[in-house]
Amino acid sequence: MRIDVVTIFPDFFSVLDVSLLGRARQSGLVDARVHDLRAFTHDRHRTVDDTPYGGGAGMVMKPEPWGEAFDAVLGTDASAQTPATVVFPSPAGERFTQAIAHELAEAPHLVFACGRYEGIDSRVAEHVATRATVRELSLGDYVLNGGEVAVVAMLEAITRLVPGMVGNPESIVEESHADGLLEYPIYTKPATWRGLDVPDVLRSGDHGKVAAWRREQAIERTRRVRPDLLEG
Ligand SMILES: CN1CCCC[C@@H]1Cn1ccc2ccc(-c3n[nH]c(N)c3C#N)cc21
Repeated sequence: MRIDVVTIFPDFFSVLDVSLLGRARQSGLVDARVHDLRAFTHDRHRTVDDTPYGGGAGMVMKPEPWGEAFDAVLGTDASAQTPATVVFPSPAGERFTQAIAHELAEAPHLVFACGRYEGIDSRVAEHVATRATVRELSLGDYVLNGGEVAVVAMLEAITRLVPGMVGNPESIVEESHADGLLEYPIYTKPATWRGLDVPDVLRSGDHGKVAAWRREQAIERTRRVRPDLLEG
């Protein structure tokens, strides 16, 4: 899987060199590249923003640098069988979910466009949609100062689903949201800790009872914390 990230804060993504994603990069499972948007400017001040047409507070990211950045990262896709998927993080986007993470984990080429200021000139996504699949995605219902934090979270959620990324693939099957439910409670030794005991069923050795208890706990936790996940 090839991943390109375009941002005015490339250092934000030094995280790509540690933990799971770092190992994936080193193993060659993921070819992740970070691009500084200012590398696609040509003025002395390396300008990436300007005032909004129609007035209003703040600044808007200029289309020209983004156009050149996409020319660079999508250029080689012209002959690709599957067009790249370009993700624009945005508070106005479709909510990013585990299901979308699975979808994007199948994409051969992902590009993440990290906006800042008030956002990116709207013509950029319109133009990119003529040469790639565009997804405008939101990390959650709160406002961040830019797309970088969202992309780091999305990258972790997506790349951990790439075959070979996680040591024990079984652990992905049972985790929260994998089956539409929240995760059941988990325990390890000691059996009693500060007067609190591990549920007896988990120490019974009866795998059928353990599986039934875990399902029941997952449903109860989901009903209590995220009843919306049980609708429809
Ligand atoms: C604050 N400022 C004026 C109001 C509009 C947003 C803007 C800041 N900003 C610029 C680019 C950009 C991209 C994503 C997000 C974002 N916020 N919340 C999410 N769940 C996000 C995602 N994913 C925020 C961004």
